[in-house]
Amino acid sequence: MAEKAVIGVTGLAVMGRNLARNLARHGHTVAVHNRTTARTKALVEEFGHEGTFIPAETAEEFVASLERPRRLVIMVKAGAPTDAVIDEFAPLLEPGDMIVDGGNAHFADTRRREAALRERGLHFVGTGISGGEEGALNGPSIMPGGSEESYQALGPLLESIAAKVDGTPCCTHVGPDGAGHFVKMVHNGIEYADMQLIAEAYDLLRNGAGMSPAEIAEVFRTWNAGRLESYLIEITAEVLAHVDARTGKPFVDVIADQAEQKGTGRWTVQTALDLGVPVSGIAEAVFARSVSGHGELRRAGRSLPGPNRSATVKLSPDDVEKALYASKIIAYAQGFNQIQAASAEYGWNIDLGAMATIWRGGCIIRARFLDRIRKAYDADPATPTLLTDDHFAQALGEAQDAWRGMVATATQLGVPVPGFSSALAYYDALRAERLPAALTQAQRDYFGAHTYRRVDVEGVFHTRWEAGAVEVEA
Ligand SMILES: NC(=O)C1=CN([C@@H]2O[C@H](COP(=O)(O)OP(=O)(O)OC[C@H]3O[C@@H](n4cnc5c(N)ncnc54)[C@H](OP(=O)(O)O)[C@@H]3O)[C@@H](O)[C@H]2O)C=CC1
Ligand SMILES: O=C(CO)[C@H](O)[C@H](O)COP(=O)(O)O
Repeated sequence: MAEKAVIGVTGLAVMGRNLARNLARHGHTVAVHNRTTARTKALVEEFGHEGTFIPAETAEEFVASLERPRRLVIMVKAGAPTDAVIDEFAPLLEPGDMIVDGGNAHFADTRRREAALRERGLHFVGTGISGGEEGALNGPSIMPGGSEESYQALGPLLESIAAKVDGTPCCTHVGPDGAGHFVKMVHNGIEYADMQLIAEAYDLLRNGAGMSPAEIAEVFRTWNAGRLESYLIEITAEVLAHVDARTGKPFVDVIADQAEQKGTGRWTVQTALDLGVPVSGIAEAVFARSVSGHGELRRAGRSLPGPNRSATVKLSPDDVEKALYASKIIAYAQGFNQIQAASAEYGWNIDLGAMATIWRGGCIIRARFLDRIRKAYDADPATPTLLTDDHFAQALGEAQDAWRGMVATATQLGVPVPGFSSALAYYDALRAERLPAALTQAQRDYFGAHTYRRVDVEGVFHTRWEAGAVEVEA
């Protein structure tokens, strides 16, 4: 009898191809398939020596080459292409078989697909995979949702190819139905916030302190040896040190300053709005990309007057580091709160400490810092905010003078720091004994009889402003 594959991958662009190679390199026999068969052939021709691949030209051949229960991984474009692939394969599968969607699907689509396929006896496992092309090959962070039962059959395979930190795989069962894709979405939202904060730190050093990209690269290298150690800081140092071969200019200066986005950051913010969770850091990052991309708007605004400022100011990289670290704590705390809220809303029972654990390696936001987050959730799994954890509260307290100074300096210089300043505003809002929301409530009651609660008496009240401001119980 012909050898069967333990798992199959359909969709062999950068992610699927490298995931299939990673599986094969770990000794798993992998069936491979792609809509355009040239990609399948190229994979086997180029990398066939890395392990055992079973190439398939048709969906029927692909399904027939898988051992039962079948494990079929889809790595295609999110949205309609994913539905098209599911529609093509699901009729060929049998009860107990598993479809793993490793693309960046919207979690609501995953919930819909999971429910529909469950009715047909199939497991649909929406799985976040992070790490890009390199991670897919050498060890990504993997965030599978779906049923417990499917994780029993898939977990060991996925854990074998995931990144490992201190011997622990960066893969765990996140929770049922769309939980895996939700967590991946928030991972990407945090990725946006982290990148924006790094960009602001760079901007302050460049346009505030007047440092060159090469000098800033050195600053980032130093930071990467400390508490900010992370993949994003590491690659920033490399990018800033790079010189464009064509022009001899710093590479960062020859790139158009218009940041693009595929949508996961925007989804994170849209979902947070629906859940009522303030993720201001992620929102500012999405809007900052949006502003950068509005060429016409920016051209129109370029003639607006700026502050009277000297060309540069004395600005300490240590203080920028403090502002960056403090703002980063806020962004991550907000993202974890969003996962916490969704877990409660959808009954996912997500272990937040486990999410920090599987993000320590393999993914784009991998960082030393995540170990601290894991410890914070180990100490208090239900904490309403990471900010009050001893380590983070102390770090924020120690950073705050520099952080406030940095936001003030940036404002005076006219350097936009929406990430730093919104993070500080969030911090101050949480600290505040009283918020001006009381006034907002009074206004709402005035113009729309929307009612309010009082600080001293139970109940809901309305003031009849038109009748001599007499208060009545609503
Ligand atoms: N690139 C990255 O760094 C990351 C990507 N992801 C996600 O992983 C998934 C795969 O990403 P990536 O490898 O970059 O590939 P792409 O997102 O560029 O998708 C290309 C693949 O999708 C297939 N495809 C597109 N439309 C259809 C269709 N209608 N029917 C069948 N197959 C179709 C293509 O087949 P064909 O060759 O025939 O055109 C090809 O295999 C995406 O969902 C992406 O968001 C997740 C993490 C990181
Ligand atoms: O999923 C990823 C990492 O985990 C991708 O890198 C991410 O999709 C990039 O997003 P964008 O193109 O919107 O910046």
